Amino acid sequence: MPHHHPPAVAWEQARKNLHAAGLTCTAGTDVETLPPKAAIGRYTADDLYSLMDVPHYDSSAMDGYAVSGTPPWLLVTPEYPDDERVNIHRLTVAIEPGQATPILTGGLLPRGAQAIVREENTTLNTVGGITTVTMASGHIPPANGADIRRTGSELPAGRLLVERGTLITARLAAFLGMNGFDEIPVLAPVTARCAFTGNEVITIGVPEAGQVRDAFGGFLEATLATQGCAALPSARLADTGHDFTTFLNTSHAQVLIFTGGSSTSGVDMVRKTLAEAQATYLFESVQVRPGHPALAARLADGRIVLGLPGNPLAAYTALYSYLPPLLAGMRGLPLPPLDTAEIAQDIPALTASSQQRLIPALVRECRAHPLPRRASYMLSGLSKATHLLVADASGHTAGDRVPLLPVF
Ligand SMILES: Nc1nc2c(c(=O)[nH]1)N[C@H]1C(S)=C(S)[C@@H](COP(=O)(O)OP(=O)(O)OC[C@H]3O[C@@H](n4cnc5c(N)ncnc54)[C@H](O)[C@@H]3O)O[C@H]1N2
Ligand code: MOO
Repeated sequence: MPHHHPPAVAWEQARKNLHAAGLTCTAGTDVETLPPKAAIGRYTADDLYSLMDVPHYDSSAMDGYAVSGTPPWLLVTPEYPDDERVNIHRLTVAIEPGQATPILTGGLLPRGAQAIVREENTTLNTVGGITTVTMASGHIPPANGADIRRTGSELPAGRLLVERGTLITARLAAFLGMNGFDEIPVLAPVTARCAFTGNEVITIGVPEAGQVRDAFGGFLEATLATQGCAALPSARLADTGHDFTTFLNTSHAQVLIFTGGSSTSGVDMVRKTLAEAQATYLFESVQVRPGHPALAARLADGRIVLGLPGNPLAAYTALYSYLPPLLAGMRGLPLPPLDTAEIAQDIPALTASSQQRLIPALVRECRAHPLPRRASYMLSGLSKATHLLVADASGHTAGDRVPLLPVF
């Protein structure tokens, strides 16, 4: 079996190479316009500014009475319609010193109102058809402005709400919707197609000895969707050059991702096929554990190929390492910076290696706890991880600060 030792780049360099390659692709900057609910999961294509003051009118923060002057207050009420479905939030009557009028939370502040008094802090007295409102015993009258939500107190009109390139979560979409947005400019999803190799891989049932249940088909697509990609269903490939060539030739997605075939036995097939496709390597292997056999290449027509190792942990650590820089580049965004955290325990030095390590970790109370069961064929640790911590080959002592790579 021929042995290859493809040139290895540093992990951070591999990320930079993919980011730079992404910047040369323009497809990731295509813009669509979607209503807020449909925009969830997409990335904003523009900076978005508030269309109005937030809140956009003076209102009550509590159910009770809008009051003017000091108690007792004479109760004045608007003409309420005989229909419970009517919006009475905007039904007001102007008040003068010595008067109170009922108000609901969010109700338009009546002209002349100086404060809101909460319903539960009041007592009503009705004598001869005239109702007065006083403070209940033990409560003092409200200060001027009490429980009034002032126009613009959250944000003024024209304020930057969201920067271009922000992932639109349901809560962000709700915020934009509240601000009056009916249409949001979003980046078109980056199209992707995945394929997994491995004649020993089965996709249903409990695997027998010498078989392994697939860790990628369907799961990679779901993972890609969290990053604003539209992924076609995974293709299953036999470990043959023919299938790999077919995958490259029939996939029109902007990003092609395959798993397996990256070790010394499979790499010849991959290398030969990529050469036939006139691909240019962005990196051929990486100085990192796990995942050193990961590769990335650009095809002549601009599609990007990402080769993930077959070992499951190695494949996912490679995906988390290289997909975000590529997508950021394709969207014209900077390389995403990494957070850091103190590690909760010592990490011994690697013997005879200059490679960085990506270690599944649980970040709790601002400390990164390395998880056990993290060999490259294992998913136990990763399945519980919130991050990968990036450890130096020289090791660390507890309390050292290390970069954190998000998992998704
Ligand atoms: N002589 C050498 N052997 C290996 C080397 C090496 O440098 N020299 N590197 C090791 C490392 S590191 C990795 S990672 C793997 C990479 O192997 P491949 O990318 O070629 O993938 P396979 O050989 O097909 O599979 C490796 C491993 O992963 C399992 N696998 C594959 N596909 C799936 C799948 N869809 N779902 C679950 N598990 C899968 C497969 O059964 C193997 O156990 O090579 C090492 N060997
Ligand atoms: O990529 Mo391999 O162990 O480094 O799993």
